[in-house]
Amino acid sequence: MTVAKGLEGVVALESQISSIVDGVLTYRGYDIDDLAEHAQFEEVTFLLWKGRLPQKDELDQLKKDLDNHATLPDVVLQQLREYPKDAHPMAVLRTAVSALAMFDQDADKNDPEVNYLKAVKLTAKIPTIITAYARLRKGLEPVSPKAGLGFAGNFLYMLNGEEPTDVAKQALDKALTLHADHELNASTFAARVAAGTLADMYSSITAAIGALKGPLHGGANEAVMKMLGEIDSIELVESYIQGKLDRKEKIMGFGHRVYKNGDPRAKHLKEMSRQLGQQVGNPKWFEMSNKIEHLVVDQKGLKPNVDFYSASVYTYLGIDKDLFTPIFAMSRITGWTAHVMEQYADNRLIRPRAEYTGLTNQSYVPVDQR
Ligand SMILES: CC(=O)SCCNC(=O)CCNC(=O)[C@H](O)C(C)(C)COP(=O)(O)OP(=O)(O)OC[C@H]1O[C@@H](n2cnc3c(N)ncnc32)[C@H](O)[C@@H]1OP(=O)(O)O
Ligand SMILES: O=C([O-])CC(=O)C(=O)O
Repeated sequence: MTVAKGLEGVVALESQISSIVDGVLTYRGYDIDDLAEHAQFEEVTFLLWKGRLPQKDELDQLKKDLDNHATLPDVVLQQLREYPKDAHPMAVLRTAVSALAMFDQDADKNDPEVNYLKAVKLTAKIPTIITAYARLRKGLEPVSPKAGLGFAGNFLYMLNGEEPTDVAKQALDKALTLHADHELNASTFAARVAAGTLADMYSSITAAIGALKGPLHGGANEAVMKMLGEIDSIELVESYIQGKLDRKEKIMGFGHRVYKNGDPRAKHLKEMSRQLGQQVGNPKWFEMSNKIEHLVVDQKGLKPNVDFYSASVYTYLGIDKDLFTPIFAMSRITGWTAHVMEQYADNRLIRPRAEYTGLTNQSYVPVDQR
C-alpha cells in the first residue's frame, strides 16, 4: 500500500458542487470572481443546493424560508444562557447545532425534501445561535431575528441590536459568498464521511463544525487576528514575522493544500479590507496585513489564503475575533449541506485503509506478570 499522507492528491469522490481547476474556483460552473462581484449570498445558497441560479420568486421564497426558520427552539436558547461565558463560540455552535437535532422530529428521516428543509433550518438558525451567545456572554439579551433584512443584514442586526449600514451588510454578504463552498476541504470531507454512514444531517454538520474549528482550517482566521493584535504596529511587523520564520513557525493565513499560486478569494478580501480600513479611518490592520503578505511571499513564496484578509475585514466590521470561525461556518453550512445531500443521493460508505506500522507478534501477559 502507498500512503498519501494527509490524503494529498487523492481523489476520493465525484462532486458537481464546486471545483478548483488550475487555481480557478467555481461554484456549479460559475467563477467565484463573477459571483463575488454580482450575486447575493442567498442566490449562491440556492445555486449550491439546487445546481442553478434562482428565479426571482424562488429567491424571494428562499429568503422568506430563511427568515421563517431563524428562531431557535426555547430549550436551545435556554441552553445557550447556561453555557459558560468563556466557552469558545465554535464549541457553543457545535453543541447547539447538535442539540437542534433533538427538536426536529424529522432529524432522522432521510428523504430528499426533508433533507432540503433541514438544510434551510440549519442555515437559518446558525446566525441566531452565534449572535445570541455573543450577546449573552456580554450580559446582553439576545435580539430576535428580523425578517426582510437579508441573511447578512439579519446577522449584523442580531449581533449589534441595530440595523447595519449598507456598506457593512454588503461586505459581509460578499465574505459569505467567498466562503460558501470549497470542494473537498477538511470540514466538508468530515461531513461527507458522517453522511456516508447514513447518519443524519445534524450529525454530519456537527462533525463538520468540529473539523472547521482547527487552526489549520477555519480556525486560522481567528489566529490571524491574534497575530495582528500581538504585533499591533506596522513598525514591528518585520521583526515579528522574521522571528517566526527563523523559528520555523507557521504564519497563519498563508499556504494551501490545493492553491500553490494563490487563493482566488484572497484578492477580494484584500480589497475589502483596504476599502473598509479607509472607510473607518483606521488603515492599520490592512497595512500590517499587506506588509506581512509581502514578507511571506518574498521569503517563503507562500500566498495568503481566504483566512488571511478575512480577519481584518471582520475586525473592521466590529466583530470579535472568536466569532470569525463561526461566521465561516455560517457561510459554509450551505456548502456542507449541499455536499451531504449529494452524498445521500449516491451513497457509498467512505472507508479508506491504513497501513499498519505498529508492533507485531505480541503475546498476552497477565497483568500481575507485566
Ligand atoms: C479555509 C482554510 O482552511 S485555508 C487554510 C487555513 N490554514 C492556515 O492558514 C494555517 C497555515 N497554513 C498551513 O498550516 C498549511 O499551509 C496548510 C494546512 C493550509 C496546508 O498544509 P499542507 O498542504 O499539508 O502543507 P505543508 O504543511 O506540508 O506545507 C508545505 C511546506 O510549506 C510550509 N508552510 C506551509 N504553510 C506555511 C505557513 N503558513 N507558514 C510557514 N510555512 C508554511 C511547511 O512548513 C512546509 O515546509 P517544509 O516542506 O519545509 O516542511
Ligand atoms: O480547501 C481547503 O483545504 C481549505 C479551504 O480553503 C476552504 O475550506 O475554504
